[in-house]
Amino acid sequence: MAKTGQTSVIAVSDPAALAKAAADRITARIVANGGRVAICMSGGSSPKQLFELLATDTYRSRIPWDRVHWFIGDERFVPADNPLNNMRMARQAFLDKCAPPANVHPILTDTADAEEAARRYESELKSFYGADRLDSTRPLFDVVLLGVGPDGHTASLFPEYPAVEETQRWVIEVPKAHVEPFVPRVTLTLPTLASCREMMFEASGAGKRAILTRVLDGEDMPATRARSQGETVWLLDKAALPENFRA
Ligand SMILES: O=C(O)[C@H](O)[C@@H](O)[C@H](O)[C@H](O)COP(=O)(O)O
Repeated sequence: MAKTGQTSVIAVSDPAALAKAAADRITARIVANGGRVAICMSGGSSPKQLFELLATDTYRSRIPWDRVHWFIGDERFVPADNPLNNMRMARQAFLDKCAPPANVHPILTDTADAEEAARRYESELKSFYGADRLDSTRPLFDVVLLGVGPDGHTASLFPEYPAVEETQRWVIEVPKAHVEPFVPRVTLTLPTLASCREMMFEASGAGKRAILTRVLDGEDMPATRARSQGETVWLLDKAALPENFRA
């Protein structure tokens, strides 16, 4: 179990076990928080099995849906009904079945451009948080769920991109992604993602092993810089686990 402020790696057997481990940790965090809960979800394909699990009777009955608010760590600047839209996948997998609509906070992409979408989401986060500055003693999120891309990006923070260095803005636009899908993005910045009780990376499959080896060796890239002010946990399945973590 990770200690506060440290990173730990938890290895499980396969993607199904990974989804269960993530669902159990998220549910535990939600139940432990007796009040309003904020979960920031990752985009991409990795969390799909986890999201679908949250809609099953086991988790659906354990989660106090009226107290939980769902945010997204980054969004592709495409319409809400576009298959590339990250929040669309979460809505279809579980949010539309389980969460009160007012508790679902998408990055709105019906704005003039990605910069306007970023400004609006930053304003929504500040309003939800109740302040314009993040206080390290009062995290914005209970859980931040993240993935890792083949180049070491996380959310839409790509290596060498200015957005990685941003420390003042909570949400920022990325004019053009250099990995699929090549569309403008809107992403939370590292300080905003760090404002959480637990940051949980979820990665599975042999295709992730190479980049995970570099990240967990500490090579400087966005996925390495992303760190919770609380616990940071890497949830991996055996296929993704780097050699030097294998017993
Ligand atoms: O919008 C996105 O694409 C995600 O936020 C991105 O950071 C994703 O988490 C990684 O690229 C891993 O993607 P997979 O889970 O599909 O491997």
